[in-house]
Amino acid sequence: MVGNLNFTLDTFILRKLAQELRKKYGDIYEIYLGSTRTIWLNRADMVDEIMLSNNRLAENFNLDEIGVSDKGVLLNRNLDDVMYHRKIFDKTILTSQFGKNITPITQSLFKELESLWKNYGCLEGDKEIDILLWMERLGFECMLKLFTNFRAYALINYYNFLNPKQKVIVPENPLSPIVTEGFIKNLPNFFFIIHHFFFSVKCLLRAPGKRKITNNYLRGKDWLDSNIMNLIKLRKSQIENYSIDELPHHPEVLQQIREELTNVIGTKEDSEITFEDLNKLKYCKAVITEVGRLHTFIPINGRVSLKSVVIDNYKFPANQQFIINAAAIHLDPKNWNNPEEFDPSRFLSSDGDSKNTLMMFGGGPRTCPGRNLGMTQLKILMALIYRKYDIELVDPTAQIKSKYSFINQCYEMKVKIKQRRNIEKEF
Ligand code: HEM
Repeated sequence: MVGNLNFTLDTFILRKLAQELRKKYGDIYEIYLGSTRTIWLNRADMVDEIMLSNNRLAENFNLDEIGVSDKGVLLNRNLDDVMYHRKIFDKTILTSQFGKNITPITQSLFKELESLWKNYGCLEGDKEIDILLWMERLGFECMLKLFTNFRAYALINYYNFLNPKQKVIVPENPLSPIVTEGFIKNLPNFFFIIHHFFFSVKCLLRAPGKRKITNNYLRGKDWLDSNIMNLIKLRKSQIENYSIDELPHHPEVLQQIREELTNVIGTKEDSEITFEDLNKLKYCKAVITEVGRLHTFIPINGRVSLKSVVIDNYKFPANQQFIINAAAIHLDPKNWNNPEEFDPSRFLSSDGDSKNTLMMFGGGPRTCPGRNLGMTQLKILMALIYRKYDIELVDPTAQIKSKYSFINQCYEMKVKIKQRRNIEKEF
Protein backbone atom coordinates (compact mmCIF):
# COMPACT_ATOMS: atom_id res chain seq x y z
CA MET A 1 0.00 0.00 0.00
CA VAL A 2 1.46 3.32 -0.99
CA GLY A 3 0.51 6.70 0.41
CA ASN A 4 -0.59 5.88 3.90
CA LEU A 5 -0.63 9.59 4.73
CA ASN A 6 -4.37 9.12 4.73
CA PHE A 7 -4.00 7.58 8.13
CA THR A 8 -3.08 10.87 9.64
CA LEU A 9 -5.64 13.00 7.93
CA ASP A 10 -9.18 12.14 8.71
CA THR A 11 -10.91 9.73 11.02
CA PHE A 12 -13.58 8.98 8.48
CA ILE A 13 -10.95 8.05 5.93
CA LEU A 14 -9.23 5.87 8.49
CA ARG A 15 -12.46 4.20 9.50
CA LYS A 16 -13.42 3.64 5.90
CA LEU A 17 -9.95 2.42 5.06
CA ALA A 18 -9.97 0.01 8.00
CA GLN A 19 -13.25 -1.41 6.74
CA GLU A 20 -12.04 -1.59 3.13
CA LEU A 21 -8.82 -3.37 4.06
CA ARG A 22 -10.74 -5.83 6.11
CA LYS A 23 -13.17 -6.52 3.27
CA LYS A 24 -10.32 -7.00 0.84
CA TYR A 25 -7.80 -8.92 2.95
CA GLY A 26 -9.88 -10.58 5.67
CA ASP A 27 -9.55 -10.48 9.44
CA ILE A 28 -5.77 -10.77 9.54
CA TYR A 29 -3.21 -9.24 7.16
CA GLU A 30 0.20 -7.64 7.18
CA ILE A 31 1.18 -4.08 6.33
CA TYR A 32 4.71 -2.71 6.19
CA LEU A 33 5.00 0.64 7.94
CA GLY A 34 8.31 1.70 6.46
CA SER A 35 10.41 -1.39 6.97
CA THR A 36 8.45 -2.61 9.99
CA ARG A 37 6.20 -5.58 9.42
CA THR A 38 2.92 -5.11 11.26
CA ILE A 39 0.19 -7.72 11.60
CA TRP A 40 -3.31 -6.28 11.70
CA LEU A 41 -5.92 -8.06 13.77
CA ASN A 42 -9.54 -7.25 13.07
CA ARG A 43 -11.52 -9.77 15.07
CA ALA A 44 -12.21 -9.78 18.81
CA ASP A 45 -11.34 -13.45 19.37
CA MET A 46 -7.99 -12.98 17.57
CA VAL A 47 -6.77 -10.34 19.99
CA ASP A 48 -7.45 -12.27 23.21
CA GLU A 49 -3.92 -13.52 23.73
CA ILE A 50 -2.06 -10.52 22.37
CA MET A 51 -4.00 -8.05 24.54
CA LEU A 52 -2.41 -9.79 27.52
CA SER A 53 0.98 -8.55 26.41
CA ASN A 54 2.16 -5.58 28.43
CA ASN A 55 4.24 -4.10 25.63
CA ARG A 56 2.75 -1.72 23.11
CA LEU A 57 5.44 -0.90 20.54
CA ALA A 58 8.32 -2.93 19.09
CA GLU A 59 11.95 -1.87 19.31
CA ASN A 60 12.28 -0.88 15.69
CA PHE A 61 10.18 2.30 15.92
CA ASN A 62 13.30 4.26 16.85
CA LEU A 63 11.84 5.47 20.10
CA ASP A 64 15.23 5.25 21.79
CA GLU A 65 16.60 7.85 19.37
CA ILE A 66 14.05 10.41 20.49
CA GLY A 67 14.54 9.39 24.11
CA VAL A 68 11.06 8.24 24.98
CA SER A 69 11.27 4.48 25.27
CA ASP A 70 12.21 4.57 28.94
CA LYS A 71 9.90 7.36 30.15
CA GLY A 72 6.37 7.69 31.40
CA VAL A 73 3.91 4.98 30.55
CA LEU A 74 2.51 4.84 27.06
CA LEU A 75 5.65 4.12 25.05
CA ASN A 76 7.91 3.05 27.85
CA ARG A 77 9.44 -0.35 27.03
CA ASN A 78 11.01 -0.77 30.45
CA LEU A 79 8.24 -3.02 31.63
CA ASP A 80 9.28 -3.04 35.31
CA ASP A 81 9.10 0.73 35.31
CA VAL A 82 5.72 0.72 33.56
CA MET A 83 4.30 -1.77 36.03
CA TYR A 84 5.61 0.32 38.93
CA HIS A 85 3.76 3.33 37.52
CA ARG A 86 0.66 1.28 36.98
CA LYS A 87 0.60 0.16 40.60
CA ILE A 88 0.58 3.78 41.65
CA PHE A 89 -2.28 4.52 39.25
CA ASP A 90 -4.24 1.68 40.83
CA LYS A 91 -3.92 3.35 44.20
CA THR A 92 -4.64 6.87 42.95
CA ILE A 93 -6.52 7.84 39.77
CA LEU A 94 -8.31 4.51 39.55
CA THR A 95 -9.82 4.84 43.04
CA SER A 96 -13.27 6.23 43.69
CA GLN A 97 -11.74 9.07 45.75
CA PHE A 98 -10.61 10.73 42.52
CA GLY A 99 -14.17 10.43 41.15
CA LYS A 100 -15.50 11.89 44.38
CA ASN A 101 -13.09 14.81 44.20
CA ILE A 102 -13.74 15.67 40.57
CA THR A 103 -17.51 15.78 41.04
CA PRO A 104 -17.79 19.06 43.04
CA ILE A 105 -14.86 20.60 41.16
CA THR A 106 -16.58 20.11 37.81
CA GLN A 107 -19.86 21.49 39.16
CA SER A 108 -18.33 24.66 40.51
CA LEU A 109 -16.35 25.30 37.32
CA PHE A 110 -19.42 24.61 35.21
CA LYS A 111 -21.19 27.39 37.16
CA GLU A 112 -18.34 29.71 36.18
CA LEU A 113 -18.81 28.66 32.56
CA GLU A 114 -22.55 29.30 32.74
CA SER A 115 -22.10 32.79 34.10
CA LEU A 116 -19.65 33.56 31.27
CA TRP A 117 -22.09 32.17 28.70
CA LYS A 118 -24.78 34.37 30.23
CA ASN A 119 -22.59 37.51 30.01
CA TYR A 120 -21.72 36.56 26.46
CA GLY A 121 -25.44 36.38 25.62
CA CYS A 122 -25.34 32.89 24.19
CA LEU A 123 -28.02 31.19 26.27
CA GLU A 124 -31.00 32.32 24.23
CA GLY A 125 -30.42 29.97 21.32
CA ASP A 126 -29.54 32.59 18.73
CA LYS A 127 -25.78 32.99 19.04
CA GLU A 128 -23.31 30.52 17.56
CA ILE A 129 -20.46 29.27 19.70
CA ASP A 130 -17.76 26.67 19.18
CA ILE A 131 -18.54 24.49 22.18
CA LEU A 132 -15.38 22.46 21.68
CA LEU A 133 -13.25 25.45 22.60
CA TRP A 134 -15.21 26.05 25.80
CA MET A 135 -15.15 22.38 26.76
CA GLU A 136 -11.41 22.06 26.25
CA ARG A 137 -10.87 24.93 28.64
CA LEU A 138 -13.35 23.57 31.14
CA GLY A 139 -11.63 20.15 31.06
CA PHE A 140 -8.22 21.71 31.44
CA GLU A 141 -9.32 23.84 34.37
CA CYS A 142 -10.98 20.89 36.16
CA MET A 143 -7.86 18.76 35.94
CA LEU A 144 -5.54 21.57 36.96
CA LYS A 145 -7.67 22.06 40.05
CA LEU A 146 -7.96 18.32 40.76
CA PHE A 147 -4.26 17.58 40.55
CA THR A 148 -2.73 20.82 41.78
CA ASN A 149 -5.43 22.90 43.48
CA PHE A 150 -4.35 25.80 41.23
CA ARG A 151 -6.44 27.77 38.77
CA ALA A 152 -5.47 29.18 35.36
CA TYR A 153 -8.85 30.87 34.68
CA ALA A 154 -8.77 29.54 31.14
CA LEU A 155 -12.53 30.04 30.70
CA ILE A 156 -12.34 33.70 31.72
CA ASN A 157 -9.33 34.25 29.46
CA TYR A 158 -11.21 32.77 26.54
CA TYR A 159 -14.28 34.87 27.32
CA ASN A 160 -12.13 38.02 27.45
CA PHE A 161 -10.64 37.10 24.10
CA LEU A 162 -14.13 36.77 22.57
CA ASN A 163 -15.52 39.81 24.30
CA PRO A 164 -12.67 42.32 24.65
CA LYS A 165 -14.98 45.30 25.25
CA GLN A 166 -16.55 43.78 28.36
CA LYS A 167 -13.70 41.96 29.95
CA VAL A 168 -14.10 40.08 33.22
CA ILE A 169 -11.30 40.65 35.75
CA VAL A 170 -9.03 37.62 35.98
CA PRO A 171 -8.16 36.79 39.62
CA GLU A 172 -4.48 36.77 40.40
CA ASN A 173 -2.86 33.47 39.52
CA PRO A 174 0.61 32.21 38.65
CA LEU A 175 -0.12 31.38 35.00
CA SER A 176 -0.18 33.98 32.28
CA PRO A 177 -3.11 33.74 29.80
CA ILE A 178 -0.65 33.56 26.91
CA VAL A 179 1.01 30.49 28.31
CA THR A 180 -2.22 28.78 29.26
CA GLU A 181 -3.84 29.53 25.91
CA GLY A 182 -0.75 28.42 24.01
CA PHE A 183 -0.78 25.21 25.92
CA ILE A 184 -4.46 24.49 25.30
CA LYS A 185 -4.47 25.57 21.66
CA ASN A 186 -1.35 23.81 20.55
CA LEU A 187 -1.76 20.47 22.16
CA PRO A 188 -4.34 18.97 19.86
CA ASN A 189 -2.00 19.79 16.97
CA PHE A 190 1.11 18.27 18.45
CA PHE A 191 1.99 14.75 17.65
CA PHE A 192 -0.44 13.05 19.96
CA ILE A 193 2.08 10.81 21.57
CA ILE A 194 3.49 13.75 23.43
CA HIS A 195 0.35 13.68 25.56
CA HIS A 196 1.05 10.21 26.62
CA PHE A 197 4.64 9.28 26.80
CA PHE A 198 5.63 11.99 29.16
CA PHE A 199 2.81 11.03 31.40
CA SER A 200 4.19 10.63 34.85
CA VAL A 201 3.10 9.75 38.32
CA LYS A 202 5.14 12.51 39.87
CA CYS A 203 2.16 14.75 40.31
CA LEU A 204 0.19 12.00 41.96
CA LEU A 205 2.89 11.54 44.51
CA ARG A 206 2.80 15.15 45.57
CA ALA A 207 0.06 16.47 47.76
CA PRO A 208 -2.47 18.56 45.83
CA GLY A 209 -2.06 22.23 46.51
CA LYS A 210 1.52 21.97 47.61
CA ARG A 211 3.22 22.10 44.27
CA LYS A 212 4.60 25.24 42.79
CA ILE A 213 3.26 26.11 39.39
CA THR A 214 5.15 28.49 37.21
CA ASN A 215 4.75 29.56 33.65
CA ASN A 216 7.61 27.25 32.79
CA TYR A 217 5.56 24.40 34.09
CA LEU A 218 3.13 24.74 31.23
CA ARG A 219 5.68 25.93 28.73
CA GLY A 220 6.97 22.43 28.46
CA LYS A 221 9.84 22.38 30.88
CA ASP A 222 7.97 20.01 33.11
CA TRP A 223 6.01 18.04 30.57
CA LEU A 224 6.27 15.04 32.78
CA ASP A 225 3.80 16.49 35.18
CA SER A 226 1.66 18.61 32.96
CA ASN A 227 0.64 15.83 30.64
CA ILE A 228 -1.76 14.30 33.05
CA MET A 229 -4.01 17.29 32.50
CA ASN A 230 -3.60 17.15 28.85
CA LEU A 231 -4.70 13.65 28.48
CA ILE A 232 -7.84 14.26 30.32
CA LYS A 233 -8.61 17.52 28.65
CA LEU A 234 -8.40 15.90 25.27
CA ARG A 235 -9.99 12.61 26.06
CA LYS A 236 -13.03 13.90 27.73
CA SER A 237 -13.67 16.87 25.57
CA GLN A 238 -13.51 14.55 22.56
CA ILE A 239 -16.10 12.09 23.84
CA GLU A 240 -18.29 14.99 24.96
CA ASN A 241 -18.10 16.54 21.54
CA TYR A 242 -19.05 13.36 19.78
CA SER A 243 -22.02 13.05 22.15
CA ILE A 244 -23.05 16.61 21.39
CA ASP A 245 -22.94 15.72 17.72
CA GLU A 246 -24.96 12.49 18.07
CA LEU A 247 -27.73 13.61 20.40
CA PRO A 248 -29.52 16.18 18.18
CA HIS A 249 -29.93 13.38 15.65
CA HIS A 250 -31.43 11.10 18.29
CA PRO A 251 -34.14 12.98 20.21
CA GLU A 252 -35.42 9.72 21.73
CA VAL A 253 -32.01 9.16 23.34
CA LEU A 254 -31.94 12.69 24.71
CA GLN A 255 -35.42 12.18 26.12
CA GLN A 256 -34.27 9.04 27.95
CA ILE A 257 -31.19 10.82 29.30
CA ARG A 258 -33.44 13.53 30.72
CA GLU A 259 -35.86 11.02 32.21
CA GLU A 260 -32.99 9.32 33.97
CA LEU A 261 -31.61 12.65 35.19
CA THR A 262 -35.02 13.60 36.57
CA ASN A 263 -35.39 10.25 38.34
CA VAL A 264 -31.93 10.32 39.86
CA ILE A 265 -31.23 13.99 40.56
CA GLY A 266 -34.67 15.59 40.38
CA THR A 267 -35.94 18.54 38.39
CA LYS A 268 -34.13 21.39 40.12
CA GLU A 269 -31.80 22.63 37.46
CA ASP A 270 -29.06 23.77 39.83
CA SER A 271 -29.25 21.11 42.54
CA GLU A 272 -26.01 19.49 43.63
CA ILE A 273 -25.11 16.21 41.96
CA THR A 274 -23.29 13.70 44.13
CA PHE A 275 -20.84 10.97 43.19
CA GLU A 276 -23.45 8.44 44.37
CA ASP A 277 -26.00 9.96 41.94
CA LEU A 278 -23.54 9.53 39.11
CA ASN A 279 -23.19 5.84 39.85
CA LYS A 280 -26.93 5.47 39.29
CA LEU A 281 -26.85 7.01 35.80
CA LYS A 282 -26.88 3.72 33.88
CA TYR A 283 -28.44 5.10 30.73
CA CYS A 284 -26.05 8.07 30.56
CA LYS A 285 -23.18 5.61 30.94
CA ALA A 286 -24.63 3.54 28.09
CA VAL A 287 -24.79 6.65 25.87
CA ILE A 288 -21.18 7.56 26.61
CA THR A 289 -20.09 3.98 25.92
CA GLU A 290 -21.98 3.89 22.63
CA VAL A 291 -20.27 7.14 21.61
CA GLY A 292 -16.95 5.50 22.56
CA ARG A 293 -17.78 2.48 20.40
CA LEU A 294 -18.87 4.37 17.28
CA HIS A 295 -16.23 7.10 17.50
CA THR A 296 -13.42 4.90 18.74
CA PHE A 297 -11.06 7.18 20.55
CA ILE A 298 -7.92 5.20 19.74
CA PRO A 299 -9.05 3.40 16.59
CA ILE A 300 -5.84 1.47 16.10
CA ASN A 301 -3.70 0.36 18.99
CA GLY A 302 -0.43 -1.59 19.28
CA ARG A 303 0.77 -4.70 21.05
CA VAL A 304 4.00 -6.66 20.77
CA SER A 305 4.28 -10.42 21.32
CA LEU A 306 6.57 -11.19 24.24
CA LYS A 307 6.94 -14.80 23.07
CA SER A 308 5.96 -16.64 19.89
CA VAL A 309 2.24 -16.81 19.39
CA VAL A 310 -0.24 -18.63 17.12
CA ILE A 311 -3.18 -16.62 15.83
CA ASP A 312 -5.70 -18.09 13.41
CA ASN A 313 -3.25 -20.91 12.63
CA TYR A 314 -0.42 -18.50 11.75
CA LYS A 315 2.67 -18.63 13.90
CA PHE A 316 4.39 -15.35 14.78
CA PRO A 317 7.75 -14.84 16.50
CA ALA A 318 8.42 -12.97 19.72
CA ASN A 319 8.74 -9.19 19.34
CA GLN A 320 6.27 -9.09 16.45
CA GLN A 321 4.37 -5.80 16.15
CA PHE A 322 0.60 -6.29 16.06
CA ILE A 323 -1.95 -3.60 15.29
CA ILE A 324 -5.32 -4.02 16.92
CA ASN A 325 -7.98 -2.54 14.69
CA ALA A 326 -10.37 -1.53 17.47
CA ALA A 327 -12.50 0.59 15.12
CA ALA A 328 -13.15 -2.46 12.92
CA ILE A 329 -13.89 -4.66 15.95
CA HIS A 330 -16.35 -2.03 17.14
CA LEU A 331 -18.20 -2.26 13.85
CA ASP A 332 -18.08 -6.04 13.41
CA PRO A 333 -21.58 -7.49 12.86
CA LYS A 334 -20.38 -10.66 14.58
CA ASN A 335 -20.16 -8.65 17.81
CA TRP A 336 -22.92 -6.11 17.42
CA ASN A 337 -26.47 -5.99 16.07
CA ASN A 338 -26.72 -3.23 13.46
CA PRO A 339 -23.20 -2.01 14.27
CA GLU A 340 -23.48 1.25 12.31
CA GLU A 341 -26.48 2.36 14.32
CA PHE A 342 -26.22 4.65 17.32
CA ASP A 343 -28.09 2.61 19.90
CA PRO A 344 -27.06 3.08 23.55
CA SER A 345 -29.63 0.55 24.73
CA ARG A 346 -27.30 -2.21 23.50
CA PHE A 347 -25.23 -1.57 26.64
CA LEU A 348 -28.23 -2.07 28.87
CA SER A 349 -28.50 -5.64 27.65
CA SER A 350 -25.81 -8.25 27.12
CA ASP A 351 -24.98 -7.22 23.52
CA GLY A 352 -21.34 -6.25 23.41
CA ASP A 353 -20.46 -7.81 26.70
CA SER A 354 -18.12 -10.43 25.30
CA LYS A 355 -14.39 -10.17 25.77
CA ASN A 356 -12.49 -7.62 23.69
CA THR A 357 -15.47 -6.59 21.58
CA LEU A 358 -15.46 -3.16 23.22
CA MET A 359 -12.09 -1.45 23.46
CA MET A 360 -13.07 2.06 24.33
CA PHE A 361 -10.47 1.92 27.12
CA GLY A 362 -8.24 -0.73 25.51
CA GLY A 363 -7.74 -3.96 27.46
CA GLY A 364 -5.37 -6.26 29.36
CA PRO A 365 -2.55 -5.07 31.63
CA ARG A 366 -2.14 -1.80 29.67
CA THR A 367 -5.81 -0.83 29.73
CA CYS A 368 -6.54 2.84 30.44
CA PRO A 369 -5.91 3.61 34.13
CA GLY A 370 -7.98 6.81 33.90
CA ARG A 371 -11.16 5.03 32.83
CA ASN A 372 -13.12 5.56 36.09
CA LEU A 373 -12.10 9.17 36.38
CA GLY A 374 -12.89 9.78 32.70
CA MET A 375 -16.29 8.10 32.90
CA THR A 376 -17.24 9.96 36.09
CA GLN A 377 -16.47 13.31 34.59
CA LEU A 378 -18.26 12.53 31.35
CA LYS A 379 -21.38 11.58 33.28
CA ILE A 380 -21.33 14.71 35.34
CA LEU A 381 -20.88 16.92 32.28
CA MET A 382 -23.70 15.12 30.50
CA ALA A 383 -25.96 15.74 33.50
CA LEU A 384 -24.94 19.40 33.88
CA ILE A 385 -25.45 20.18 30.21
CA TYR A 386 -28.58 18.25 29.33
CA ARG A 387 -30.66 18.81 32.44
CA LYS A 388 -30.62 22.54 31.84
CA TYR A 389 -29.85 23.25 28.19
CA ASP A 390 -30.95 22.37 24.68
CA ILE A 391 -28.08 22.20 22.24
CA GLU A 392 -28.67 22.65 18.54
CA LEU A 393 -26.04 21.97 15.89
CA VAL A 394 -25.64 24.99 13.62
CA ASP A 395 -25.48 22.67 10.62
CA PRO A 396 -27.04 19.32 11.51
CA THR A 397 -26.43 17.93 8.04
CA ALA A 398 -22.67 18.55 8.08
CA GLN A 399 -20.28 15.73 8.74
CA ILE A 400 -18.53 16.06 12.09
CA LYS A 401 -15.20 17.88 11.74
CA SER A 402 -12.61 15.47 12.99
CA LYS A 403 -9.10 14.43 12.24
CA TYR A 404 -6.92 11.53 13.16
CA SER A 405 -3.50 11.66 14.71
CA PHE A 406 -3.34 8.52 16.80
CA ILE A 407 -6.45 9.73 18.57
CA ASN A 408 -9.72 10.50 16.96
CA GLN A 409 -10.14 14.25 17.42
CA CYS A 410 -13.01 16.58 16.77
CA TYR A 411 -11.68 20.08 16.03
CA GLU A 412 -14.78 22.23 15.61
CA MET A 413 -18.33 22.03 16.90
CA LYS A 414 -20.54 25.03 16.18
CA VAL A 415 -23.72 25.01 18.24
CA LYS A 416 -26.48 27.22 19.64
CA ILE A 417 -27.42 26.78 23.27
CA LYS A 418 -30.76 27.54 24.83
CA GLN A 419 -31.76 27.31 28.44
CA ARG A 420 -34.73 24.97 28.87
CA ARG A 421 -37.88 26.44 30.40
CA ASN A 422 -40.36 24.68 32.69
CA ILE A 423 -38.35 21.53 33.11
CA GLU A 424 -40.72 20.31 35.79
CA LYS A 425 -43.73 20.53 33.47
CA GLU A 426 -42.06 18.33 30.88
CA PHE A 427 -42.25 15.31 33.16
C1 HEM B 1 -13.14 8.82 28.45
C2 HEM B 1 -11.89 9.03 28.65
C3 HEM B 1 -10.76 8.12 28.21
C4 HEM B 1 -10.66 7.24 27.16
C5 HEM B 1 -11.71 6.90 26.13
C6 HEM B 1 -9.35 6.64 27.24
C7 HEM B 1 -8.87 5.67 26.36
C8 HEM B 1 -7.63 5.07 26.47
C9 HEM B 1 -7.16 3.98 25.64
C10 HEM B 1 -7.96 3.32 24.51
C11 HEM B 1 -5.91 3.67 26.04
C12 HEM B 1 -5.01 2.57 25.45
C13 HEM B 1 -5.19 1.33 26.33
C14 HEM B 1 -4.60 0.05 25.78
O1 HEM B 1 -3.62 0.11 25.02
O2 HEM B 1 -5.10 -1.03 26.12
C15 HEM B 1 -5.56 4.56 27.13
C16 HEM B 1 -4.36 4.53 27.81
C17 HEM B 1 -4.04 5.38 28.83
N1 HEM B 1 -4.87 6.31 29.42
FE1 HEM B 1 -6.78 6.68 28.93
N2 HEM B 1 -8.67 7.18 28.31
C18 HEM B 1 -9.50 8.09 28.93
C19 HEM B 1 -9.24 8.84 30.06
C20 HEM B 1 -8.02 8.85 30.70
C21 HEM B 1 -7.74 9.63 31.88
C22 HEM B 1 -8.75 10.52 32.59
C23 HEM B 1 -6.42 9.37 32.21
C24 HEM B 1 -5.58 9.91 33.33
C25 HEM B 1 -5.97 10.54 34.37
C26 HEM B 1 -5.91 8.43 31.25
C27 HEM B 1 -4.64 7.92 31.26
C28 HEM B 1 -4.16 6.93 30.42
C29 HEM B 1 -2.82 6.39 30.46
C30 HEM B 1 -1.71 6.79 31.43
C31 HEM B 1 -2.74 5.41 29.48
C32 HEM B 1 -1.52 4.55 29.13
C33 HEM B 1 -1.58 3.29 29.96
C34 HEM B 1 -0.42 2.33 29.70
O3 HEM B 1 0.27 2.52 28.73
O4 HEM B 1 -0.23 1.39 30.49
N3 HEM B 1 -6.90 8.13 30.35
N4 HEM B 1 -6.63 5.39 27.38
